[in-house]
Amino acid sequence: MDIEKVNSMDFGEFVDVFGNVIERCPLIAAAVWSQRPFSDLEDLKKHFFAFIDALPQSGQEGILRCHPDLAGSELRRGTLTAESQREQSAAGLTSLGADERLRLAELNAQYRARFGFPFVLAARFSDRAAVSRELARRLLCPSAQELRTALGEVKKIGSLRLADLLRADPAKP
Ligand SMILES: NC(=O)N[C@H]1NC(=O)NC1=O
Repeated sequence: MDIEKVNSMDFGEFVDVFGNVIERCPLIAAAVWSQRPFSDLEDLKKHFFAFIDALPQSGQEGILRCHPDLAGSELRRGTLTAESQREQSAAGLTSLGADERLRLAELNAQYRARFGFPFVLAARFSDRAAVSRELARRLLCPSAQELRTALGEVKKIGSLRLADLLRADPAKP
């Protein structure tokens, strides 16, 4: 899909296509639509990220809370979004042994108890060993730093999703 196609989308189509660039936050795509026309992928990305940066801390934490745990209950129940399912699968999180799954569940719970939001990491840049390692490392970081790190991961996830969409063939449903 090229940028002309993006710029020609009406509101409903734009939110349908870009509504999950930021996991389960279609409101962000709805707001970004008002900023069209976009000059290119970078410009589109800039608008998504500017919206996140302009939110108060409560809104930024809200975005993090919209993310499912890595290798968590949603993966087991099969209720992940298609994007998240692909990303978690790419990192090998869909084929963990029981021990590894339990260890990640414990670390995820500790992280959530400490920071009040789930651990977020761009799974496509990672693998199962690195996910546990990063989780254990970031558990020890100061809260303000961790919020910044987690939002950086949200942006990495969004960048990859946007790049996928713009690369995608517009003829495909
Ligand atoms: N918790 C978390 O990081 N979830 C996300 N990461 C990712 O790459 N896809 C997700 O859904």
